[in-house]
Amino acid sequence: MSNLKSSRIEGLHKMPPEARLRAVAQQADLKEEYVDVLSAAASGQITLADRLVENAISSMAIPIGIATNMIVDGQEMLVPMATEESSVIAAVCNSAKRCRSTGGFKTSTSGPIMAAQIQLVGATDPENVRLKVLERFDEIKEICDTVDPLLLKFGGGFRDLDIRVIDTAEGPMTIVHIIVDTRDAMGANAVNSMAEALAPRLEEWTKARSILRILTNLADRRVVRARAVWLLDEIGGEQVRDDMLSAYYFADADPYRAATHNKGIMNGVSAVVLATGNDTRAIEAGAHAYTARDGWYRSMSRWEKDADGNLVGILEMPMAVGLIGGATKIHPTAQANLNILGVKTADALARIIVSVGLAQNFGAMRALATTGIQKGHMALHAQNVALMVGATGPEIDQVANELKSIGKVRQDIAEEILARIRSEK
Ligand SMILES: CC(C)(COP(=O)([O-])OP(=O)([O-])OC[C@H]1O[C@@H](n2cnc3c(N)ncnc32)[C@H](O)[C@@H]1OP(=O)([O-])[O-])[C@@H](O)C(=O)NCCC(=O)NCCSC(=O)C[C@@](C)(O)CC(=O)[O-]
Ligand SMILES: NC(=O)C1=CN([C@@H]2O[C@H](COP(=O)(O)OP(=O)(O)OC[C@H]3O[C@@H](n4cnc5c(N)ncnc54)[C@H](OP(=O)(O)O)[C@@H]3O)[C@@H](O)[C@H]2O)C=CC1
Repeated sequence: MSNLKSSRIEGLHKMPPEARLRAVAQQADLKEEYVDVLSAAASGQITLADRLVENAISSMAIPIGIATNMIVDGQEMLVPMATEESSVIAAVCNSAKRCRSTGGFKTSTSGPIMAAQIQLVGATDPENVRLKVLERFDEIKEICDTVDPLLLKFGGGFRDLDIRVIDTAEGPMTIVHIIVDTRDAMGANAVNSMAEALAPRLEEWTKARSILRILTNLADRRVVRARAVWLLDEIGGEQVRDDMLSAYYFADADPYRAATHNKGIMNGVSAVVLATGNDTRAIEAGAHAYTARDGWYRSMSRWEKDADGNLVGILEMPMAVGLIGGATKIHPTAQANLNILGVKTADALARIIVSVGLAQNFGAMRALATTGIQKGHMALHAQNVALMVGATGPEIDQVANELKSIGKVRQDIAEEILARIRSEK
């Protein structure tokens, strides 16, 4: 248990970040070396951190690596990925290289369409409420479009209504979905503002009471599909292909396996989402909810073999990312990464992200169906283990190489190797 006496630090949010760090250090009885670590990590980033989040005391650097070999819709791409996990980026490089001969990744999208929900309760006639709202379509469109004239100028705005009566433990509720084209924005703020502006009018028209007014992260009208074909030679032959297909059928049938299979896909997806300053939680929530839309949790991807026996991979998922709002525009690292990608629209970014997710899935499945994940993953993880046991400078490579050569990437063995290296000096 920590020695913290109280978690109440009065006025913490009003202090400048340096004073905040001091106050936290004092309250948490933090050693000076950790204060120095947090202080150094904040270097050059603290003003931005203080603008982005509340009670900021420091920043945390996540490595950015580049996925090479990607071709998306005929376009060569270098993709920045922000992740702390070794072998994730190598896997994408490897998988993308293996489908270059068939043209890489081909994509399609359903457009940048988001929805906000308005919950209407307390009516004895929820179906009647539904119809009353639908009759006001034109007025609703006007109210929503008035909220965000800039969005309208860029070709976005209100598009449609979808109204559902759902059964709940509290009885039926009428749920109004306003469907909005949010163009190059993720769109949370636009649709939330529209929902809040509309709710009082809905109450007036229906006599029901509105409670929640918020976007849904199950962005099932903003899906992106990516597909790619891997030739038998690039996979390692028929047996590997069939074992990869078997791995897919396993994931599609078993939620225990699907959770890990899909985590692998999200390794790639979340890394590009984070690198571009987008909201990883929004994408993750949407991806998992979409996967379970038929009532059970299954594989996010689909795999099959084509008439020539090649392996075909397909990934379809909601991809509500933007280039305008959130941290995308104000985080200089996100801006630099977007410049490496060279994308000009949120749509183009979304297509790349889903392609990376598919590449990631291929890499993990191929490794799992052949040598097992540990060989590639642990070889790259060996450096982390060397660092973990305190290796510095040239010791890091020495320890990592020895761990790889004996094929056991373990902390206890790394400690022994490091002790031996130091005793030999
Ligand atoms: C690790 C590899 C790529 C080795 O794979 P390999 O075939 O031994 O690699 P290689 O040395 O023959 O090199 C082939 C290509 O891979 C790339 N490559 C190779 N090494 C690097 C590197 N260091 N840095 C950057 N790129 C690298 C690179 O493109 C290279 O071509 P080149 O450019 O040299 O002409 C392979 O074993 C692999 O893809 N493994 C899967 C790794 C993985 O999925 N990691 C995620 C972490 S585990 C997890 O969280 C998810 C999981 C697995 O549980 C999901 C699931 O269960 O489904
Ligand atoms: N459940 C969730 O996922 C939630 C997420 N969030 C957060 O919301 C943030 C994203 O919000 P978002 O609404 O995208 O960002 P912003 O509101 O910051 O930016 C979007 C706005 O930018 C303006 N704009 C300028 N150029 C364009 C263009 N080409 N295309 C579209 N809009 C343009 C629009 O009008 P105007 O300037 O007039 O507004 C638009 O509404 C993320 O940080 C996310 O974490 C917030 C709440 C809930």
